[in-house]
Amino acid sequence: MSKSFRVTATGERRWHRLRSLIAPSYEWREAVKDVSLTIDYGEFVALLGPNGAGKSTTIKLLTGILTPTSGELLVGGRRPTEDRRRNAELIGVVFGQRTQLWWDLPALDSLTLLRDVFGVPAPDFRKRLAEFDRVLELSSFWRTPVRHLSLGQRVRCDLAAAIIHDPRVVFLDEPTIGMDVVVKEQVREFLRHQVEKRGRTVVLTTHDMVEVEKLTRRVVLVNRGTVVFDDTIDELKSRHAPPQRISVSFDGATSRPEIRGVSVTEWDGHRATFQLAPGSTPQGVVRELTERYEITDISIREGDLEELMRSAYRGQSQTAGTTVVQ
Ligand SMILES: Nc1ncnc2c1ncn2[C@@H]1O[C@H](COP(=O)(O)OP(=O)(O)OP(=O)(O)O)[C@@H](O)[C@H]1O
Repeated sequence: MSKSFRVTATGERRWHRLRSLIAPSYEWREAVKDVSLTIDYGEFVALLGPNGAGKSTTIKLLTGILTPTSGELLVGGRRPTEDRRRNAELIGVVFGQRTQLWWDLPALDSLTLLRDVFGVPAPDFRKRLAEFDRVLELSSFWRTPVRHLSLGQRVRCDLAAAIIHDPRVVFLDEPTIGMDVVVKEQVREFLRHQVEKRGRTVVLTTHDMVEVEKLTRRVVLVNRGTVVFDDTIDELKSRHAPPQRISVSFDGATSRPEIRGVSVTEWDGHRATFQLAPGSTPQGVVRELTERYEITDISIREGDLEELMRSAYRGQSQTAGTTVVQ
């Protein structure tokens, strides 16, 4: 599927910007380009990418908020824009940056209204509320009007509201934004339970790499609207593992050290950082360093996940087709 937005072309020069006020001209911005995915029930998928990559647009397409410019998508076998009522029963959605709760009402009232909208039986509603409260600790603030809640409290209520009708598929666009580490862990535990124990499908966008590593096996990377990677996190690591670095402190001042086949990325006369070539191991370099120099300290640093993602975002695109959540 693809999605383009018509935007006003303002141009670089002041004259162009002034002219666009009187006689606006338009151009098309491709937010999602030929994205093709199949997601099975029971999967936990992380949709990742840098700012403006097209993640939120993809979620909006999957939830039926937007219609594709071309191509097709099916969620549970149906086009989400066609049968809105059944689609709403099938899916739950959280946009961390924007609440879907009634702003002036306590969150509990929103939950009760949603219970009536979806016709959730009273015993089920009570059971779910108790479960949400146990994991997300909502009862201390769910009688407060939503506009007075902190961001983290509000997103927890949004999460409860999104799944109060027990949907099979849950789309979460940055759901843990604004949460402290303790609450984040509670939310992760809750989501893990929904997928592993209850067979729910979760598609999550986040910029939190720890979250990705803790929660999901499958990662889909988008960049400039195109899927550049779709596989497990382990595969991502093996394909895009950033180079290891070795930091060494020398005993006293020494000339710039040189080790065959290894580049020096930092050097201040006493301390050096060496970057290993991709795929090479540090043992040989450490042996050579210790044989040739007087060393007081040595440490080996793996490239972190953020670095890994940067490397992966530079990957290549894949094919077009139909996006399906079945
Ligand atoms: N309604 C819109 N009108 C015009 N352009 C839009 C609209 N919505 C999104 N875009 C553009 O589409 C591109 C993708 O935006 P999108 O919000 O999907 O990115 P994202 O990956 O979710 O980014 P972020 O991580 O910053 O939330 C961006 O260039 C954005 O400016």
